[in-house]
Amino acid sequence: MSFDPSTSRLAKLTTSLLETVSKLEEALHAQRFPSPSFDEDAPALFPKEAIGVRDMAIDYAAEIQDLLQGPLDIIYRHGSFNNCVSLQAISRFKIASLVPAGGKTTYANIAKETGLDERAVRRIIRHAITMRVFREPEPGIIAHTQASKALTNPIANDWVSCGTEEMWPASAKMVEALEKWPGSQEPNHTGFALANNGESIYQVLTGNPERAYRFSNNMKAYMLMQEYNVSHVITDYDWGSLGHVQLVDVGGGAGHVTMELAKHFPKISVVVQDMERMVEKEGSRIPIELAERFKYVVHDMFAPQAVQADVYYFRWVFHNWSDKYCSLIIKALIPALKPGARVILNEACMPDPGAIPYWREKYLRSFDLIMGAGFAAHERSIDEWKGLFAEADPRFTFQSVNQSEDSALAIIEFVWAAEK
Ligand SMILES: C[S@@+](CC[C@H](N)C(=O)[O-])C[C@H]1O[C@@H](n2cnc3c(N)ncnc32)[C@H](O)[C@@H]1O
Repeated sequence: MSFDPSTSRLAKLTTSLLETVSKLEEALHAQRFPSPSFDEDAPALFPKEAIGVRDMAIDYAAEIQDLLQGPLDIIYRHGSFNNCVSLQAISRFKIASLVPAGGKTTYANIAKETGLDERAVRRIIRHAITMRVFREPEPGIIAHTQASKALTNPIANDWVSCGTEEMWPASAKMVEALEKWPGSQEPNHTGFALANNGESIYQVLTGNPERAYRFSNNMKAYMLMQEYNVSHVITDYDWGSLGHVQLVDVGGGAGHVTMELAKHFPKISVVVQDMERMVEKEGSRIPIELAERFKYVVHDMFAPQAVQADVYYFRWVFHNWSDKYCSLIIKALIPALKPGARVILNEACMPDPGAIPYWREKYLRSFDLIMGAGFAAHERSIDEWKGLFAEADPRFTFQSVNQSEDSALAIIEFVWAAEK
């Protein structure tokens, strides 16, 4: 049988990949952006103009790789449980910071600094190198790649640490939790609780300031990624059209997102509400130019809302609560709501299977599993968001949903109607 390129998926993908990569390079060149590399100084974010073709190139290349591997190879590669071993060691011992920027070190030096056995250091880093974290330009010499250099930022290192020290053990117990407590909506019925002597993540973080601080850095680290960058919050909603407004950032954590919003929109005043430990830490870090318009207040979002505002903004707050608790958080707003008040969520909207680039869908579905393992919660589709608010109170009217191509989170708006 002779080879017929018109019936070969591999040949079609390769042709599409070639065409797409040349469009990508043109788009990058037009933006004076370098061709992608692993170089430690390579830019981390892509220009928006190149996102669509980049998504296509990623999906074509990934499908080619999957097609060329056998079924168990695919499962082994995507299973990736080993990846957490090397990443855990790298983040726990802050190994990225032991390699000088633009310079080199040795396995022996890293062993000396960390107190680990040199052979252990070598096997850990050589595994990480297969994920493009560090490189070995000559035997025994370690230098940075773009990814290892990123981990010299303590916030990014805490993000890896939170993933490998908190979420990985929780994920390893998720199936056990699903068997033990089928359908439970309780945060202490989770893989996380099974890995933490029965305590929910909320109990653990409340009782352990160091872990709470790391978790808060983990949330900040997402801002370093294109898909979660604060620029989407600024551009994906017409904040300017609101005029002078009071905005409450409920469960705002470090307030890092609405602080950017306040910087861009001088008519927006912000109150960040969170638990005491967060507010104590962040309250003193308000830049002087925002002193009049930005403050942190302790507030339990399950208690009746105390601030009458124009906008209640929730970023990544509901996705880690089950429907039962989300409903309580929504109902707690009602005593403060005036007609026309807006509730604006910044959350993922789960797509129909196959509706978005494959690699983006994989990110979202991974997040959904993390929400299950850590919190007995889940990511929601737009219909589920609408259903959640309608069930909490029919006076919430769905208004709009917006999401830019390179954002993982949508901006979903509900408006409070006095009567219905
Ligand atoms: C997933 S984080 C999101 C933080 C921030 N909005 C962001 O996008 O980075 C959830 C936040 O909810 C806060 N939180 C949890 N329970 C709370 C409660 N009962 N009252 C107020 N805030 C709470 C946590 O401290 C944390 O800052």
